[in-house]
Amino acid sequence: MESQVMTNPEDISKLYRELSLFPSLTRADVGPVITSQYGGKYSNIYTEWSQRDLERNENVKFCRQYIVFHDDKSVVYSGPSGNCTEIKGELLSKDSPSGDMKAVVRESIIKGEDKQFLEIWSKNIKVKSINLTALKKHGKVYEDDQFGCLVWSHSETHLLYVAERKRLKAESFFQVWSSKHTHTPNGEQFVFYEDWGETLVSKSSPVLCVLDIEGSNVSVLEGVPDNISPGQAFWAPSDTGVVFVGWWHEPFRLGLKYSPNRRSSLFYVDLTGGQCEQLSSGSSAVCSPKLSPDQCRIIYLECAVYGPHQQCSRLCMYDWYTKRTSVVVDVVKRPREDGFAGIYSSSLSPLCWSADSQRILVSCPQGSRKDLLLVETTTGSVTSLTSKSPGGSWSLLTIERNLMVVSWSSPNCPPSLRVGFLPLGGSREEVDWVVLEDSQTQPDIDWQILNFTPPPEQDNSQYRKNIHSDSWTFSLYLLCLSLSGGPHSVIVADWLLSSSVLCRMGFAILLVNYRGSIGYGQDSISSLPGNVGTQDVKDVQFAVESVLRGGAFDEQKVAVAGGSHGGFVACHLIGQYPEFYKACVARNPVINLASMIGSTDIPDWCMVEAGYNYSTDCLPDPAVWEQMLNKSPIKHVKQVKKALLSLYHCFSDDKRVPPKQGIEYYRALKALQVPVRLLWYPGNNHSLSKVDAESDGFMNIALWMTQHLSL
Ligand SMILES: CSCC[C@H](NC=O)C(=O)N[C@@H](CO)C(=O)O
Repeated sequence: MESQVMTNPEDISKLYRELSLFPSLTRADVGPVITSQYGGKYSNIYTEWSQRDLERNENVKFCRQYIVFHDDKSVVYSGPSGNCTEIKGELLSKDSPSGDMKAVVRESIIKGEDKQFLEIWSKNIKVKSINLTALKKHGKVYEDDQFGCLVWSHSETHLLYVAERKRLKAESFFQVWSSKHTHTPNGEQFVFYEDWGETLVSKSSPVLCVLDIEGSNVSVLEGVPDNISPGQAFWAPSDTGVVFVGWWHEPFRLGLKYSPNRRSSLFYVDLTGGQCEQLSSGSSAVCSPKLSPDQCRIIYLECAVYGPHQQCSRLCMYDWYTKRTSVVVDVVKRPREDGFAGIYSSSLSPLCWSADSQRILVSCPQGSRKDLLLVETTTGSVTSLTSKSPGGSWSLLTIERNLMVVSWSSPNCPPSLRVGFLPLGGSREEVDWVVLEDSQTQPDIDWQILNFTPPPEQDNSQYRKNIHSDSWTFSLYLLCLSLSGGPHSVIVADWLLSSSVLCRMGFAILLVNYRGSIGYGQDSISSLPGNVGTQDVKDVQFAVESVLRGGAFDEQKVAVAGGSHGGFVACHLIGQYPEFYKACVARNPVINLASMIGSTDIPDWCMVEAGYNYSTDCLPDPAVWEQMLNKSPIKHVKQVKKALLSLYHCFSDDKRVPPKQGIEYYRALKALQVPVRLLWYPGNNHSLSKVDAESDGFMNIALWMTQHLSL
């Protein structure tokens, strides 16, 4: 077979540049309803997008507004109102509930120093600009999705946000102070502060902060227990206090990213007395509480503490007035006959309630697609609003007065912006989606979802039925295998830059969700811990061999790529099937569970995936370490030399999979004289997602594949 794959670096970079232009949607807000002088009703829709800018080497954020005329049930007319505007320096922003004001937390460099301001805008005037840094009431404002928030009180007189607790300037043992100076005791200069791990490295002790807008006064809320770190806060009904999620941080903090399984609870702190009340059990992990429009109920997600890092969640509801909690949707072990496979999400969209405060919208993976699910809170019934729509992935950006704003994309179509009204309760009507911002289907990319059932000898007796690995493939010429990470995460059928460029280059790609991936029921997730390095590896090999049996691909030109746990599986594959793969790419791969447990921000992951329970007081045990080593790719590294295999690694300033993991494998391969190339992307975290790291990584991957598959 003659290769039809693009191999020239200039052509590849041109293609990458072309496809990297498509922006992704990050946020949407629906403004108040306005009645025009002719009686028509309309709302403005504010959207934020993110786009790679290869010249400036950054992800730029921009906004665009749209106008939607409607009759509260359907969209009558819609269109953009004005062009895009780049957003600079805004860490957080939020319109007031009436839409009359806007609050912005802005970062600005003044005389070489970072300063943070809280601005209040009204009409076309910036009415307040409060220098938070100069006030010194707290440290930096939290802008992350984990803890961060910026919330207007219902009365629109106060703002709530989360910031790092104030730390007094620490000095050396040898600093001499005047008696008036306030400072920490000398010698505190190098004291270690724990953080919350990957992507949250400067976050240690969050505090809840309130700005009284009229008096420009910032206060740090008292009453939060000392052993709790608060975040995801909002105003309680009638502004009597604040509701928040509190994470226990004793005896030490563990990484939170992709790990919603940390002990946490809902709390309420009263503003007048400073009394703090625990609203949920305290023996589970909770996140993403959202107050209903009638301010009577709080919906939130709950899962077990420890165990698999991402699991099927329970959707729970707390009634503010009866103080009773109910489980609206429970954990789903196996996908139901109607296709519902459970809720897999660690965050509900900022607004997710229907106008009647009876229904909730959740977008989450259901197998290999991301669907929009409608949950009736009184009955717990779940229906998919999108399962009958064309394949692809649906993400809810917001819903306000039943007007849903969503992003839709598929493997051959970049994200588009759509709006539609939620049908009234009890109605079986389909949603009539209106496209506000379209995107072009890309030529030469074809895709499909394939389902595989593992052969009987690879079945897992404890979780026997209905477990299968799904995958989707671009039907082209040469096979490049790409693996999901986690292991409890999933690849859904949405737009992915690297896959689309590889496809347009002429590769076929098989993206495999092995058993253990989320979106297929809790049993599938539970089947993997204790079996990593075998079940996941065999699932992938079974999927690829099944595809090769179709005869469309050259068996001598198969490469494998994966990141994190996907890198773990990729390195296992080249050790366990040394003749099969001709090239391998591993991004921040887990290489040795036993050597990683002491240095990752989520040591519990190593224990759980090796098949053990975790507790914070478990200490090293040689038998456990032996098992961890036995399940790791490093165990099979000697076989790698038998294959004409080339390897490529990337690594970085990563708290999750420390770079030393990659080095361990690199040294072993060097010793075995296996061709290996190691790339180092300083300043990046686990995802290697900075624009230069991502684009340089992609080019290296593409060229490595073409070179080592002899194309
Ligand atoms: C101790 S590292 C565990 C692997 C990691 N799991 C959770 O963070 C992983 O595979 N991450 C995936 C996303 O889930 C990735 O692509 O980085």
